[in-house]
Amino acid sequence: HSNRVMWFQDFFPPNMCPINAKANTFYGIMFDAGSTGTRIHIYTFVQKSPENLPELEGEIFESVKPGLSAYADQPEKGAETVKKLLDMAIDAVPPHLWKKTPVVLKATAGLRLLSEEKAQALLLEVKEVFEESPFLVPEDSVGIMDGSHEGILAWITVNFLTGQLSGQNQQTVGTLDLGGASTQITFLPRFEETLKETPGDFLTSFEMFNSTYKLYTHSYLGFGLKAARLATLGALNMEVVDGQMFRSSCLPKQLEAEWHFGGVKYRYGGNKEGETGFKPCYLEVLKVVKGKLHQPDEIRGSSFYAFSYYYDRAADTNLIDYEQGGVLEVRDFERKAKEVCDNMERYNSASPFLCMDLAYITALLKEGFGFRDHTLLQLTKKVNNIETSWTLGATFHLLQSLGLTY
Ligand SMILES: Nc1nc2c(ncn2[C@@H]2O[C@H](COP(=O)(O)OP(=O)(O)O)[C@@H](O)[C@H]2O)c(=O)[nH]1
Ligand SMILES: [Ca+2]
Repeated sequence: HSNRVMWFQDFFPPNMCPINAKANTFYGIMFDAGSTGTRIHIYTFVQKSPENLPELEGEIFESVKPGLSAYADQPEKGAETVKKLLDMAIDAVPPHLWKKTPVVLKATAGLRLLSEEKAQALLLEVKEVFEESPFLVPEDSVGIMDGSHEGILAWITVNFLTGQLSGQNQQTVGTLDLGGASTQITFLPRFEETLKETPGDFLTSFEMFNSTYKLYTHSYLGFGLKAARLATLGALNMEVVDGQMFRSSCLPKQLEAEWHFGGVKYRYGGNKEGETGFKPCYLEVLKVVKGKLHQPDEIRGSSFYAFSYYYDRAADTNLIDYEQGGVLEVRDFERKAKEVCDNMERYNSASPFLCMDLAYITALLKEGFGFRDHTLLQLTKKVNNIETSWTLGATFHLLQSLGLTY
């Protein structure tokens, strides 16, 4: 049932002679058009000797908000934000390498949720920006990425950066990505039982470094943190009437405000008269996740790398250090959710959604994926100064497909 992806089997070919031994530095530019922002990752690789694999030397990273989907009705303005970021690459990459440096943009859940027509209009404008640049523009350089690739590529990034994809004794780690509009879970199943119990479209095989990995991966569209806010408020996938009010027990009682997401304006507020706090809030977010996600038994006992909004909310509430990250148990999110939700007035200066976000993360981990209270999560933003993002895995794929990895 599983589809076979063999992107990586030729990456870093062991015995190849470089065409030009002096030209040992090369670059790859990958844009992440996420639902909440657009980011550029400029990777530098160095081929130190012909018999060794190219090494990832560094990354230049910059981001802008909002994401492309906020420009659904002004595609040219959206492409303008991409152009600004691309100007950074002009400065970062030496001119004589511009023509050899590929540039690619992959959009994720924000564009998946737009109409085909609006998404294509945005991508077309971006393509024009690329074509006017001095960089190498491959075919399919601009598009919407498949959700399963998003998970696999992030898994590759994390396991590559932690050294699990080379050498003996590979002990790969599973990955959890929580975006604005979608969320991904990816791991390498260790038990035959897991493969049997898993729906076929949750399994993908691919080969890399002479190994075949059969991964469990799934992207849940509409289960990102910001989409979950709308779902909790009852506003997701609704024709929102202008000025319509959505209320929740996860918000401060007196709150009334407006929020723009995906080009739509929402009004939201607290339960003025009714209940507030962790208990009623948890029941609300539970409705969003309960019974909607596949729960692989195997993950209950294993630890995972978690990033993006898992990281951000843990850092916002001092569960981890903002720079260093850290290791948490699932129940730490629950403890913090209770603390914030039952004392919302004390957290007034933070985001009014802090209680809802923490309650949702708790519900997603426990009732969605089925993790245990004491499941360990390694919260990571960077490994060896490289961002933990699917973009590095995507860049490997890109360089491989272009045969640029001599
Ligand atoms: N560690 C890390 N996190 C990122 C990076 N880019 C975006 N994020 C996080 O991703 C989250 C936003 O998700 P986004 O990509 O906009 O939404 P998606 O389209 O649903 O995946 C936020 O928590 C960001 O901090 C990155 O390069 N590195
Ligand atoms: Ca993302």
